[in-house]
Amino acid sequence: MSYFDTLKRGADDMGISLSDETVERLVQYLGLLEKWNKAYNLTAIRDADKMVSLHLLDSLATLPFITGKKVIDVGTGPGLPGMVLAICLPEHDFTLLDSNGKKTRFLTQVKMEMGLKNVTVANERVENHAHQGVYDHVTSRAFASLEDMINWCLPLPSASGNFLAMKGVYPHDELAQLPDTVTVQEIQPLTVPTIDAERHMVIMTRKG
Ligand SMILES: C[S@@+](CC[C@H](N)C(=O)[O-])C[C@H]1O[C@@H](n2cnc3c(N)ncnc32)[C@H](O)[C@@H]1O
Repeated sequence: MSYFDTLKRGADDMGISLSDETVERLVQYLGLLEKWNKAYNLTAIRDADKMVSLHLLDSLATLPFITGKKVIDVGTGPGLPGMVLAICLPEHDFTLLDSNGKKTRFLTQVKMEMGLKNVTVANERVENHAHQGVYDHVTSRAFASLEDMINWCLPLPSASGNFLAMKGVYPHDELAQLPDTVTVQEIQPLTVPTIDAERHMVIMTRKG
């Protein structure tokens, strides 16, 4: 099956309907990720087939949780899930933040080549990010423990914003370590059709 068909069918199986144009743009991003990964080692997954299932479709699982317009993806690496979401939601603003310059250079290249006006790339540690209290969603995947994420990102969401942390197995231990500055709203199991492993979305809001 082509990358286009795998993506389209995988998204359909998750109840996510993507236009052909969006799927084509995701395939374009996949091509850039595969190309740049050879020189820059952006992700340990080198095979494009595996990138589709383990990176792109997994990132798409975040899409139904994005209701607000302004999103920051912290520790985005090569844009997972942030760049995938930005391609799917061109009317939303995405800040893709990572402290690793190699990864943010790649993101800047993708933004330029794909003409993504809704993407801002930030090369800094998230603890130093100056735009506080403005984001509807703070997303992360494979970034840090929930405790570290909250301690580093607490000021970032707006008063009505939330944290969306993607995790593998149900994070019992990490939840026990969470500071009392946040409330856990929900922990939703996710089904990614091409991944035979547990996935969860932890949704948290700041107290007060
Ligand atoms: C394991 S990678 C995950 C990348 C991507 N989210 C994914 O799912 O493939 C974690 C990323 O977080 C970044 N990172 C770690 N601590 C950070 C911090 N304090 N501020 C910004 N980025 C950070 C690293 O540079 C790395 O790219």
